[in-house]
Amino acid sequence: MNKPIIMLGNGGHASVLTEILLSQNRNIIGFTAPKKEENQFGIPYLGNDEMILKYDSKEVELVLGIGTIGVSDFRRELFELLTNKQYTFASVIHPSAILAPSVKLGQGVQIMAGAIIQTNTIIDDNTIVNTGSKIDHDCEIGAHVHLAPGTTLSGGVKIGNGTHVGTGASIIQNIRIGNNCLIGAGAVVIHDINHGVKAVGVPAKEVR
Ligand SMILES: CC(=O)SCCNC(=O)CCNC(=O)[C@H](O)C(C)(C)COP(=O)(O)OP(=O)(O)OC[C@H]1O[C@@H](n2cnc3c(N)ncnc32)[C@H](O)[C@@H]1OP(=O)(O)O
Repeated sequence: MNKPIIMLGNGGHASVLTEILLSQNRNIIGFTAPKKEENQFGIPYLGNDEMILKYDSKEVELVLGIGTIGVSDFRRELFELLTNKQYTFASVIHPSAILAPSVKLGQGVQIMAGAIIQTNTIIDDNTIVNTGSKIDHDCEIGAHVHLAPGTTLSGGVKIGNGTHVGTGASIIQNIRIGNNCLIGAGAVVIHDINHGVKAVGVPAKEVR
């Protein structure tokens, strides 16, 4: 039996997730935001994130509807704060996404329309696989990662926690990218990238 959902956030990322959940007949009881706003789907405003604590953690599931455009601690901090209080984040998977049966997903993973995830890939908690991204076989994607729309990961790629891979970036086979890296939109990564590095271009090179 699916539990009712509280959506955290009310921006574009939350809207995409809301449409997926509504198409799956999930009950979204409300959304949180710093101040009262209208919601295009008529979902009620509950209050700020602290309002979540008024709900029994066993009775609801959460969906983290706040997107990122680069490296940000915010999604990780909110996820950890609430999972430490025993709340559970629902994974959201668009029906058009294709996942090999052997794929393993952590908690609260979000997989958008048209994504393809191949055999033996592992994706850790709270990671976003955005629209049309392709992850080939045997990849290991850490927690709190954002693969922005249209990214391509070849086989055996490893990506550390908190890393952002920008729109349309491509990564060749067996590359390792560290934690909290920022890979620019359209980059082509052909060498390993150390923790905390920003890299852009074709081929991707470190920039300050
Ligand atoms: C559904 C959604 O919308 S999800 C959101 C998806 N969005 C993304 O993935 C965004 C990814 N972000 C980017 O690619 C950004 O351009 C970044 C993070 C790499 C750089 O941003 P900033 O640090 O603000 O750099 P800024 O824009 O000031 O540019 C600095 C220099 O880098 C260059 N540069 C910036 N981005 C790139 C890029 N992707 N590839 C090549 N060069 C780049 C700029 O041309 C500029 O060069 P210059 O100094 O010679 O003029």
